Amino acid sequence: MKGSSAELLLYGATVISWKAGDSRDPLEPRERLFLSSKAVLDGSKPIRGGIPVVFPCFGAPTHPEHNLLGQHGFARSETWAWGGIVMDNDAGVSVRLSQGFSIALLSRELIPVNGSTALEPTPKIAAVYQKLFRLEFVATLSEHQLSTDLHVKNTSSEVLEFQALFHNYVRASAHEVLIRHLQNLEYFDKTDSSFQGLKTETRAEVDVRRYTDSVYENAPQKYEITWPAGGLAVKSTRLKDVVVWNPQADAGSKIGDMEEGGWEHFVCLEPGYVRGFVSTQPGETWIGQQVLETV
Ligand SMILES: O=P(O)(O)OC[C@H]1O[C@H](O)[C@H](O)[C@@H](O)[C@@H]1O
Repeated sequence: MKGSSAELLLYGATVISWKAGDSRDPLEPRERLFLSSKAVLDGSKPIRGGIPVVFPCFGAPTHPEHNLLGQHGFARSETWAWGGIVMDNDAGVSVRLSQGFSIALLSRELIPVNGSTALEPTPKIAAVYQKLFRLEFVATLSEHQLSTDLHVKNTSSEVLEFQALFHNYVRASAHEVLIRHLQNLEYFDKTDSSFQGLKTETRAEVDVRRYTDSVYENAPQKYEITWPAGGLAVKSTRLKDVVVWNPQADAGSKIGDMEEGGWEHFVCLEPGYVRGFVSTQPGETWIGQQVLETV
């Protein structure tokens, strides 16, 4: 894999590092994700950086079944179970995590990405969320790509409704970054509390030089992030929406685990299904995928 690597925590199934080369410098793997130097890695709170997994609600809960949940749900703050290596060959290496049981003491377990992980209701989850489900998270690393897949199986006898999102923190120069393929989309502007409707994106290239928190609906699931020193392509499957977030100093300085000036070093372009809910029938498995690729 010419030196590409990734690190995945069982806590939250959170990828915290992805190093890969690109077309300018194929033999020089570089870190592609931002991780705050103040991120708390002892399992007491979600990780500030990398790729936290958002499930079953995005932001504050809006579904009656999610009323007792915190912002972005519980998947990012539970310990997942190691599920083994799915694939390991010249093309890439793939691992699975699942959530199966509750562990009170969480440590910074670093796992070389060559295996997989899952999550099922635990007493702690059941106290705030009565639905039955099984989650699996599969990370796949190849030379220039990192894919993350969330499998949601409805293990109950009733309909299961949820939201899901990959909250990536792409390492990039926030003052220079431009995002393509959002033009003409409708979006909900979370920074503008005076306007509750949808706005229409007029820009061919979206920047994040100002505090940005935009939820684009029914997006093309293929985006490009570019800045003078690099670029990344982001693709998704079954994640029809995409969130662009950079808090800048306005909101970033109020985030306890954000390093000073950290907002200058990332942009979040988060594929998700977050406007409305995915609806699954008993026994059905839904799979949402994000693919990040260096260019
Ligand atoms: O601070 P967190 O709970 O990790 O959320 C961080 C951010 O996540 C998403 O990008 C939301 O759109 C933002 O509104 C939120 O501030």
